[in-house]
Amino acid sequence: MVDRDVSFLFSGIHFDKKNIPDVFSISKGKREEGDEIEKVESEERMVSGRKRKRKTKDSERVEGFNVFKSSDSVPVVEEKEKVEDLGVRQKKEYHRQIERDALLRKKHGIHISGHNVPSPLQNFDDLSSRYGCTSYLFAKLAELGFKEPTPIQRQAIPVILSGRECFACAPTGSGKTLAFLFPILMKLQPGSKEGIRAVILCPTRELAAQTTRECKKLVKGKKFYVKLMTRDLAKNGSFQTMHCDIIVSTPFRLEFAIRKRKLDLSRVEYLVLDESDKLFELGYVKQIDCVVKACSNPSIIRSLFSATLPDSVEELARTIMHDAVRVIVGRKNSASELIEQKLVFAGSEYGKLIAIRQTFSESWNPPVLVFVQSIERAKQLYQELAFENIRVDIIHSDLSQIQRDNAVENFRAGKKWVLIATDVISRGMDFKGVNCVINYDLPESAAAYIHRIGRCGRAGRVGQAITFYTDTDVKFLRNIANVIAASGCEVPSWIMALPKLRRTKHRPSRDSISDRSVDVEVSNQPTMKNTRQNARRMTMKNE
Ligand SMILES: Nc1ncnc2c1ncn2[C@@H]1O[C@H](COP(=O)(O)OP(=O)(O)OP(=O)(O)O)[C@@H](O)[C@H]1O
Repeated sequence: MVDRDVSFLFSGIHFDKKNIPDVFSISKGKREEGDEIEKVESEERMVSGRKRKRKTKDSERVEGFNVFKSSDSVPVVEEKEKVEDLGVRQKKEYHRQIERDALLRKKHGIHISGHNVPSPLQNFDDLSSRYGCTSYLFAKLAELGFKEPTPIQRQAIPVILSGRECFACAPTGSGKTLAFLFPILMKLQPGSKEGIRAVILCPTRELAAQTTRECKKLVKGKKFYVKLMTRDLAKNGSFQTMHCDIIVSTPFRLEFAIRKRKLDLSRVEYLVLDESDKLFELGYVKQIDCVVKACSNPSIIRSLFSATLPDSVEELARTIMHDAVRVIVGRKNSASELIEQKLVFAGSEYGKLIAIRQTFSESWNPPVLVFVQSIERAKQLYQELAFENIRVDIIHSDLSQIQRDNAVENFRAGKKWVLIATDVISRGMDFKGVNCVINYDLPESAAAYIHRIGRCGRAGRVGQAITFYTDTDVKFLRNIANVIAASGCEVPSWIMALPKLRRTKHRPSRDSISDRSVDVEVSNQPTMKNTRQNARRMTMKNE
């Protein structure tokens, strides 16, 4: 828990010190692998309370009946239009609509809370019939080959279109990007000269670039200006004269532009925090606070999206968002069920090298993404695999932007079959054809695991996730094993019987990847016996 007032975030909201979630604790001065934080400042600014006023137009609030639900099962009617005041036919229709909504949500595993939640979309046609979606956007859906909305799109799009704030949690690869982009594009008119009207924050440059590309795809041919905040733009952009409707950025670059270049965000109508839990966790508090303050339009609609929503972030979101609707698809904090997951005991660091070679020789199914825990280890593994007959590349945050872009591009284009990566690309990246994710190093948390393996099994495709572990990791297996078991994959009972650990991040110091001094047994049938055997062997060799 942070021992100080953090009433800085989402201006005007004050937290009770007792309720401050530890997701806001900032690792002072620590440069987190996986992003561009050049300087994480530890000083958190207190923002003077500005009472937030919402001017949501009544016409935007709900379509059809003014029906709201305090939970999935308890329908209520908004005060101003009580059920009793409705005519008999209207009452019947109102109840029928409630039932239809509940059935549709149930069918798609959509769980909501918040009052007055708009009906989910039955299909994309609803966007035209209920919300008057402009024809060019509607045509784009067909062009992209999207026939049906995904569950998160079914519910989050109407929520945002109705002028409501939204915090949404849905599995990796389930179309969250379109769920927040589409309503924004529907609401903002192209060709406006009002300046920036939507801000999308992403934790990494790669994800910001990808989101910009997706957005540009949707508005292609229209006078919509979508900009990615590059380093150059942040430092030298002439923001006063620049045409820009939507800006996509990492928090650091946007904060820099606001502070140093007087970027005006006062007319912003939509603010999206994508991968919201990561944004909070990374120690972006100061930057996010600055952005939120700069987006001073009282009618702004803020949305939080992620595949993982820790209780602490959710509690915070509940406190800070205005009249927000919470949309959860499936089980909260769970892995995509399209991914076949397995744990492989590799004994030692060198055992992992044997195991990855074995995996490639036995079930070579490229493209494959391999995650390691640090830049150093990424380089070591690259050295080991680069000289084999595998087209392998590497990506981490110590590479230049051009090298990072090339690595992503070559992997996307199929020029490289294996991409060794740190967590810099573990969130949000949509490499369409990834068949297999290998966690060479155990992810530091269950959330990190969900996002890493979520690079495969996207948009309805199946995928495979293999996670290596050694004795060092055994104590930390349980949280990840819970995720695996919850998605219906097999986990040995002894792992499920391990004691539960409180939320601790696991990033142990590990032996060098290429240390060949230890012979180990590699097995995908982990047992306590071979764990102990290898531990004994390692001890003997080390003596
Ligand atoms: N309605 C749809 N029908 C078919 N494919 C879709 C639909 N909506 C989005 N997609 C595709 O699904 C893929 C995954 O979408 P997206 O990247 O938005 O997932 P996500 O939920 O944001 O994942 P993550 O949690 O990893 O960020 C993309 O390739 C996207 O084009």
